[in-house]
Amino acid sequence: MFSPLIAGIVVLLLFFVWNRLIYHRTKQYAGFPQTPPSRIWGHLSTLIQLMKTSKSNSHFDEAFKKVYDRLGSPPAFLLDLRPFSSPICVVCRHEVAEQITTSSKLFQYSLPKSRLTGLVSEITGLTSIILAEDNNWKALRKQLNPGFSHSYTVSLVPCILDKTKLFLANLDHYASTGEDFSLDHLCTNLTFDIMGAVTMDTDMDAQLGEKNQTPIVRLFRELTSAFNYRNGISVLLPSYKRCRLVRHLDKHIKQNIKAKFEEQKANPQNRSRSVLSLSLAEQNDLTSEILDQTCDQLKTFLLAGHDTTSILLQWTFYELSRNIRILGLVRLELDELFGPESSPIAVRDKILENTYDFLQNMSYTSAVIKETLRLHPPAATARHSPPNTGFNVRLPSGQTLCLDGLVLYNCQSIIHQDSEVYGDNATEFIPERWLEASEIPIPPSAWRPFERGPRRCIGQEFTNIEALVVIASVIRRYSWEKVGLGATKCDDSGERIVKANGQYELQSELYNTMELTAKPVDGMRMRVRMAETWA
Ligand code: HEM
Repeated sequence: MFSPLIAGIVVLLLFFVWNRLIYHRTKQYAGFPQTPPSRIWGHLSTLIQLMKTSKSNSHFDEAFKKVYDRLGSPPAFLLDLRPFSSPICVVCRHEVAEQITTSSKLFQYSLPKSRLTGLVSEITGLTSIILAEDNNWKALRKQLNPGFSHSYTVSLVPCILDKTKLFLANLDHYASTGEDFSLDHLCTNLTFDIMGAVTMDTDMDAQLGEKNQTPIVRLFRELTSAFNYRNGISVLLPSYKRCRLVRHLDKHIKQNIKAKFEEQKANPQNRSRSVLSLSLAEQNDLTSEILDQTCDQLKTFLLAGHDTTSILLQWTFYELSRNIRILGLVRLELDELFGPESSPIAVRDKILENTYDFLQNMSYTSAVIKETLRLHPPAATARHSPPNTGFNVRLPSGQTLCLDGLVLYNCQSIIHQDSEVYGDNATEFIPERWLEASEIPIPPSAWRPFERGPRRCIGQEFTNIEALVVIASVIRRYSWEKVGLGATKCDDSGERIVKANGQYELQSELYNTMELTAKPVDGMRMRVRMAETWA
């Protein structure tokens, strides 16, 4: 007796679900540029197909670029990946990206972070500044800003130089053996040591070999590699292994916090402006809440500050290894600033003699860093426009798009290579485009590796100074040669082939893979020799 009724209800339900599906797939975001969606899978199958035609284990930006090309370079496009993620709007023009990250009437501190950013929370904890919103975020940023002021950042140069000594010692070792090595490994350990000193006033001993490193270094390394996309979809799922690693990490970091708290209580006048010191500055008691929050901030800064800068250094050394003309100009600039004497001690003394002048005068090297970050941005932002808020952006054509309910991904690797901004040579490595005499003015919002607006990276200036100091100390001392992926091609006589643009011809293209950041897929395998000109 009930079966016709139940059958009727089931049919009605199916009809309802089908109608919703049709609405979601074909009508809700019909105004967005997109590839034709499947009614069942949305754009998931298209994306999977494109990823299959991409290099194995490559960063998902590569598949996004293919959709962008297929759609004829739109300012933004839709990827409907429901039910696996909220639908994503991939932003491809700087004018649109800028509207997402600036303050607006609806969102005082720019659009909120997307839940995808929440993946990081497994490591950083939920009270991290990266995830905080509104007044919570504002209070944290205000508390920590003094640690990133210009004068304080410059005062950290001796510390950066100090950590660079071990980096040089490790490179000297490889230069003497001729072995190839992972530059990722060396750079990551260097930047970890620097971040340990800057955020926690602690020596992490990251460059002393695995046996001597503090457990914090090892735990971070294991954690970040657990997020590699070669682990497949499991990256998106909660993981017992990652929880266990985070518990251990918290234990070690909290020990440091407790020790620092006691030290500051005993000697309040000896406070530094490290993230740890600033976080404890106003505290009379170390409650478990303060301990947890401080631990979250420290994990955030260690994470945000070491991998990104390491990637920047790796790509810079790589670009210089394959651009002989540009390497020559960097060396010339350094010769002019420091004289031909390029021993580490001489460079160090010169930098310390007049740090301000040195930083200001490295304009060509600064352009190299800028160009490296343009072509190889290590990190990005994902924001979210909550449903029914009426958040609209204006496209360059004048048309408006309502972004409600979407995850917004500012795709830097597309934005940074827009030929309308960067010209026909947008994909080439040309630092000169950043120099004053450059002909084509580049709008500031078209370069956004640190993102822009109130939530832009707090460590931008620190990164720049860190990279300048390391490059100045290191680049003239060695000749660099990429090994394996991205190695240069030689002619029959064994000479490297130079192309018309001054770059060495390559055997294959080096590309990025995806962990929490975009990093060179092969760990940037390199070989170095002592440079002939080294005095
Ligand atoms: C090449 C180096 C770096 C790159 C490319 C980079 C990039 C970024 C990006 C894209 C964001 C997200 C901004 C947004 O969501 O709008 C960010 C945020 C952040 N970065 Fe960096 N970063 C770098 C180095 C650093 C360093 C050295 C530190 C610390 C010393 C740091 C600390 C942070 C923090 C704390 C945030 C969150 C800021 C907030 O929400 O107020 N970053 N960074």
